Amino acid sequence: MALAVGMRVLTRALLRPWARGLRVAPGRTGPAAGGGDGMRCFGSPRVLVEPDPAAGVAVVKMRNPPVNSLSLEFLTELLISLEKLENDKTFHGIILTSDCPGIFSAGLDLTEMCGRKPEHYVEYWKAVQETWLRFYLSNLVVIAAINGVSPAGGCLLSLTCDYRVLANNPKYTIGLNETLLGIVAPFWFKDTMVNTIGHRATERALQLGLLFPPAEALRVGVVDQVVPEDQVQSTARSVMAQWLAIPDHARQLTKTLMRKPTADRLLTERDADIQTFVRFICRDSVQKSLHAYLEKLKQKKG
Ligand SMILES: CC/C=C\C/C=C\C/C=C\C/C=C/C(=O)SCCNC(=O)CCNC(=O)[C@H](O)C(C)(C)COP(=O)(O)OP(=O)(O)OC[C@H]1O[C@@H](n2cnc3c(N)ncnc32)[C@H](O)[C@@H]1OP(=O)(O)O
Repeated sequence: MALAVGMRVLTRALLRPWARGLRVAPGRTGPAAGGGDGMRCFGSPRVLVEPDPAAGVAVVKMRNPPVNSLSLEFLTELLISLEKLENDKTFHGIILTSDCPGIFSAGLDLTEMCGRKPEHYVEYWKAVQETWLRFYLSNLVVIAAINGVSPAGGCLLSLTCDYRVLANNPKYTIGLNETLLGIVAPFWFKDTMVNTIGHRATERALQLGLLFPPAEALRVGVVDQVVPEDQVQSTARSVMAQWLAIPDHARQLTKTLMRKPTADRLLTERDADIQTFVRFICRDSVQKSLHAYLEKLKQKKG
């Protein structure tokens, strides 16, 4: 039932004008294309997929410049790529990384949550929910190669992965910093963090809106490994090999066992969660905070 609802959201998204023609954008043969067996890079304008069929792995590169903010279009393209890889028996694992230098993802797109109509907020929030559910419950091994800063929704996306490798650069902070924007991390953001670093550490991190630099992120457990920047991709590949050596069915069932209770909470409260989000985001005080935050980002330049 829940899956059917998810499929409807995805199907509706695919029917949108900007989503048409996104299914395959054939490109050059990928550098990771498994010794020239002819499998090409594919993807969409904002998501580049580099397949390595020999290894059963695809590198999914987010490229929504300037900051990989998770706009509605971008989320839809990510979902389409994920679905395509999940439906292709060649692939058992994905490495999720960024094509935008120094930025993994700036999180949810603030312009999707500012000055729009309630119907837009509903549509946007459904896509955010769907992305979390799909990545969190994916049967594939998903490893995040975090090669840039990763606040809020960017951090959440990495937390849906099975393993996180972070580049050792003090600028590459990671965390759920929503309170700094005057907003609140929804319960399923919070649950995902609790499942990763525990209750007390989450309580502190979320209330203070902490963005952890690499050493701190490793210490608290937000990431699993910190490596020199030029070793992020190779480390993600080695870790992937280790995970893929485990019998797939046993690993998948264990993942489901661990994650389903958390996902079920959102699945049963999905509509209520949308209403809560829309009510919250429509508040004058919240809109003011978000506008002020966006303005601050813009003024930073000048
Ligand atoms: C009771 C509770 C019930 C319900 C819950 C309700 C609400 C909660 C809902 C949602 C949770 C929210 C989750 C989020 O993810 S919110 C987004 C959080 N993200 C951030 O705080 C990051 C903001 N960005 C930055 O800090 C920097 O941009 C960054 C460090 C990523 C990069 O810095 P850099 O100097 O390289 O670039 P900038 O010049 O700052 O930015 C370039 C350009 O991009 C625009 N920008 C940046 N981030 C975003 C974004 N998240 N969304 C949209 N646009 C963004 C920025 O304004 C610049 O634009 P322009 O000036 O036009 O070039």
